[in-house]
Amino acid sequence: MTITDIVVTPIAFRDPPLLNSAGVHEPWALRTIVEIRTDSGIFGFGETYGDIAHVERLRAVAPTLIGLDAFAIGPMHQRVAEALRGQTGDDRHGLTGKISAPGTIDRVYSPFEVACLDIQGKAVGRPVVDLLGGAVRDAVPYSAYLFYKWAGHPGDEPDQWGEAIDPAGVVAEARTLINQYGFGSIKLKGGVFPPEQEIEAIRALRDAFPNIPLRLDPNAAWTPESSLKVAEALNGVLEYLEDPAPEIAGMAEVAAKAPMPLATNMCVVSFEHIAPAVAVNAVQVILSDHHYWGGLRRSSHLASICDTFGIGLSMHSNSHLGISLAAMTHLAAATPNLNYACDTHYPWNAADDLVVPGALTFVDGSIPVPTGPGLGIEIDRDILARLAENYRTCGIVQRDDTGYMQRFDPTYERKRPRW
Ligand SMILES: O=C([O-])C(=O)C[C@H](O)[C@@H](O)C(=O)[O-]
Ligand SMILES: [Mg+2]
Repeated sequence: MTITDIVVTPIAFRDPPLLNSAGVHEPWALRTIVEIRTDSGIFGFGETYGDIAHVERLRAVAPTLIGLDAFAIGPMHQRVAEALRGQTGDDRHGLTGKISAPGTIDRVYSPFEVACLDIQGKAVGRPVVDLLGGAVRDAVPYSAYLFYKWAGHPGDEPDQWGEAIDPAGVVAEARTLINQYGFGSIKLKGGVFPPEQEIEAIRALRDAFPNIPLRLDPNAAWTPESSLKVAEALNGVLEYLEDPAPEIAGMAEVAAKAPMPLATNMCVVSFEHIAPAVAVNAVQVILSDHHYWGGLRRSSHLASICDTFGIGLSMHSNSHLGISLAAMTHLAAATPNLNYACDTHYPWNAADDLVVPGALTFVDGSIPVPTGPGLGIEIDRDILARLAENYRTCGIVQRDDTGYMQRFDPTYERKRPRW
């Protein structure tokens, strides 16, 4: 099962004007598809970020993995570390926290690991979930991931989702997503409007959906003082409050008094952040994400650590397509202590997916775990070629939510905290 060839293909697909604390999503989201081929004829796929610096790292590392056995993912992690020699990536869009040298290795390694697990599963005729210890659930629940958004990209016709810039718009968006996908929990991306307005939006969601768990995530847009005001105002309403304030110290200050658990995908994003966060009880829920926690197996290690320290586990998402969704689903299905519905951006980008329809279908807000060998999905190579052509022509090589916002509002500044 020797690796003979690795193809790294950056792609671009359409993305609506979704608002967050750093600005607004550009018309194109970037990802990279990694395909690993072996001498046995079996091939596998992984999906990861598409920003140019990351693509360059993937391209630099890929040749060093040729000749490895597709089952040798431990040595593969070492080879990635050697090839990167202490390089550190950066979080240009500012929504996933500080990236360290070990975190950079995990990010680069992740799609290669997923592709190898896809290959291993195909080789032994078992789904990836079985390689991770077997399914503890047959289907993985996802949450409706709400964003404030503009009606359409400036200059374009309104998109199918319409405008959501107030509580009524947010509730309407939730209804659209829930009617279409059957989601049983809701996350609102906040940090866009003053906290009082976002509290009103959450209250409107609570009135409209009395029994559905709710979360709010302002991506560290608030001071600890503002965070505590919101936390008090939403006492009994939120299942968790995600990244209200910046850094481990800010989160610990809020966590000491907040009535609900605090979750993060910003201040604990790599293994070396866990001990300092545990020492000050900064977070009660960690959002795992195999794209930056070093693939599926290392995300299982994260789950064990969370279990040991009594920390809850949920799952984070960026804009992504079906290879990621399949990997997320296998991982979550094999993770007993992942007790929250996972985040996914998938509905916002599903129209451009390169996975052949069928294997990843939402049923009552959950994805039944694919049962075919490996990731259990098939890639439409014509769509992959079209998305690769989009990347070549779209003019974006680096996500920049702030710069895009400033084209329409030159006074816009990225501030953290803002309120
Ligand atoms: O939970 C989160 O913080 C995210 O999903 C970060 C993402 O980058 C999201 O805010 C986005 O894409 O606007
Ligand atoms: Mg978050």
